[in-house]
Amino acid sequence: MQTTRLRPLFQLASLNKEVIRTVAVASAATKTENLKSWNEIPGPPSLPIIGQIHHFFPGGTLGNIQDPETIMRLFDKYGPMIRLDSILGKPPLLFLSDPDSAELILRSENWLPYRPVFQSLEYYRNDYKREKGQKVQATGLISDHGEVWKEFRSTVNPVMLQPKTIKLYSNVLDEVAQDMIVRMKANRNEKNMLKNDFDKEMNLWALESIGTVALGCRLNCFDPNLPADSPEWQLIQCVHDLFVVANELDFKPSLWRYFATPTYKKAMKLFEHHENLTKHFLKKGKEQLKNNSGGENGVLAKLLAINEEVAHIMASDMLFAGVDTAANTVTATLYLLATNPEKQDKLREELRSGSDRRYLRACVKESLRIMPVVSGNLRKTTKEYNVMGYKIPKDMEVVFAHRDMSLLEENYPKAKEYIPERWITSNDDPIHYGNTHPFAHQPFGFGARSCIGRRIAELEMDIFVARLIENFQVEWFGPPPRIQQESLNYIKGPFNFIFNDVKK
Ligand code: HEM
Repeated sequence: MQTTRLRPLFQLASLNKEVIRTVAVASAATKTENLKSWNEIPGPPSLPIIGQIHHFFPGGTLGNIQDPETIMRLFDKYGPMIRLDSILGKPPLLFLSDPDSAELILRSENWLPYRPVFQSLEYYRNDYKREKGQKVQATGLISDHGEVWKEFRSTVNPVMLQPKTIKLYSNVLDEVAQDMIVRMKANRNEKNMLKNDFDKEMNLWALESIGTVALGCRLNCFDPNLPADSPEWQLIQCVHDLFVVANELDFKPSLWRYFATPTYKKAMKLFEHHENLTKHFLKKGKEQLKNNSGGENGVLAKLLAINEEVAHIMASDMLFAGVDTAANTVTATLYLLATNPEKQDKLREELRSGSDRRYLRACVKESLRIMPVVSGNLRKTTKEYNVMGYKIPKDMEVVFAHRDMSLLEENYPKAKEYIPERWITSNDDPIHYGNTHPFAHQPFGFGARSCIGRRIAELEMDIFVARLIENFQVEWFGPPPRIQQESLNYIKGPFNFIFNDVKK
C-alpha cells in the first residue's frame, strides 16, 4: 500500500534527476569561452595545402582504416580526441573515446539528432532520383534528417518498437532458425565444417529472418536449388556491396562530391538495384497479405495501413540495415562461444533447464561489446561545444568510438575477456555492467535516433543462437578471424568453425 503511494514520488524524483542532469550537461556543453581552438585538438599532422590526406595513402597512419585497430592506435597516440580536418569536401571529423564527452554531445543533440552517415545514399534518394525542383518528401530513416526524419520516425515508431507486434514473430523466427539448422546439418563435410561459405550462410539466415518481419512472408532463402542469380542472392550481394562503396565514398577521402567517380557510378547503380529488389520483395509480401485474412496484423500490414509509401520506405531500410548487422553479430557470438567452451556449456545448461533466458541475452550482449558490428555512432553538431577544454564548432561530425571505449580496461574490467556474466551479475560485483559509464557502450546508438530494428534484431539473434547451441557443440580452430571495417565490421574468413552434433 505504502509503496504504491510512494511510487509516483520516486518516479518524479528520478525524472527530476534526469531533467537536471540533461540541463547541466547541456549548459556545460554550450559554455565555449576561453577554450582551445579546433586546430589545437591533437591529430595526425597537417601539411600545407594537402592537409591530412597523405595519412590515408598506403603505409600512412590511416592507410589501413579498414583495420578497426587503426583508430585504437590513434587514441593511444593522441589521447581521447582525434581531429581530422576537412578533406575533399568532406566535413571535419572528431573521434571521441571519452564517455563523459560522448554523453555531453549525444544528450544535447537528442532533439533532432543529425547522423551524417551514408551521404551517398542521401544524395541518391534526395537528388539523383529526383527532377530538379521536385518537392522532397520522406526518403527513409537512414537518409533523412531534421523535421522530415522526425515526422517519419514518429509515424513508424509505434509499429516497429511495439513489443506486442514484434513478439508476434517469435514462432515464425523460430521456424526460420530450425530450418537453418536443418540446412547446416545437411551442409557439413566429414570434419563437420560447413561446405558453403559460412558468411553467406549467415546472410541467408538474416535475410530470411528480416524478410519474415518486413514482408510478412517466408522468402525461401534456404531452398537448396536457389539459383545464384535469384533476387535473394542478389539482395545479399547488393547490401554487402553498398556498405563497401558507402565506406569508400562517405568515410574515405573521395572526389565524388566534385565529379562522377567510378565508385560513385557504381554506388548509384547499386542503390537503384536495391530499390528494385525491395519493390520485388514488397510485391511478394503484399500478395501474401491478400491471402492471409484474420489474425493479428504484423509490421507490413500496419505500415500499409498508414500508407503505401511509408511501407515501401521502411521495407527498404529494413532490407538494407537488417541483414549484415544481424549476420555478423551471430557470427561473433558463435566465435566467442566456441573459444570460451565453459560459457557455451553454461548457455546450453540454461537452454536445457527451460528457465528464463537471461544468460542467452547476456551472451549476445557481450559479443556486441567485444566484437560490435558497428564501431561507433555519429552526430553532426548543431551548436558549439566545450569538450575537455576545446571548442568544438557547429557543423562538425563527431564519431563516438564505442568499440574502443568498450575495450578499455578503465571502462570494463577484464575488457578483452568474454564475460557474459557482467550483464547479469549483482551490482556489488566489480564487473557488473552498471558500474560502467553508460555512454562507453552503445551498440544500437542513442536516444531518439537509436536503432529502430533493435527489438527485432535481438529477438531474431536470441532465437537463432539458442537453436545453434541446442543443436551443435561449436568449436573453432586456428587464429582469430580478421575484422574488416567497411562501414560495418565484417568478420572475414577462413571460418574455422566445427559443428559437432550435441549429444542428447
Ligand atoms: C545486431 C544488429 C544491429 C545493430 C548492432 C544495429 C545498430 C544500429 C546503430 C548503431 C544505428 C545508429 C543509431 C544512432 O545513430 O543512434 C542503427 C540505426 C538503424 N537501424 Fe540498426 N542495428 C541492427 C539491426 C537492425 C535491424 C535488424 C534493422 C531493421 C529492422 C535495423 C534498422 C535500422 C534503421 C532503420 C536505423 C536508422 C534509425 C534512425 O535513424 O531513425 N537495424 N542501427
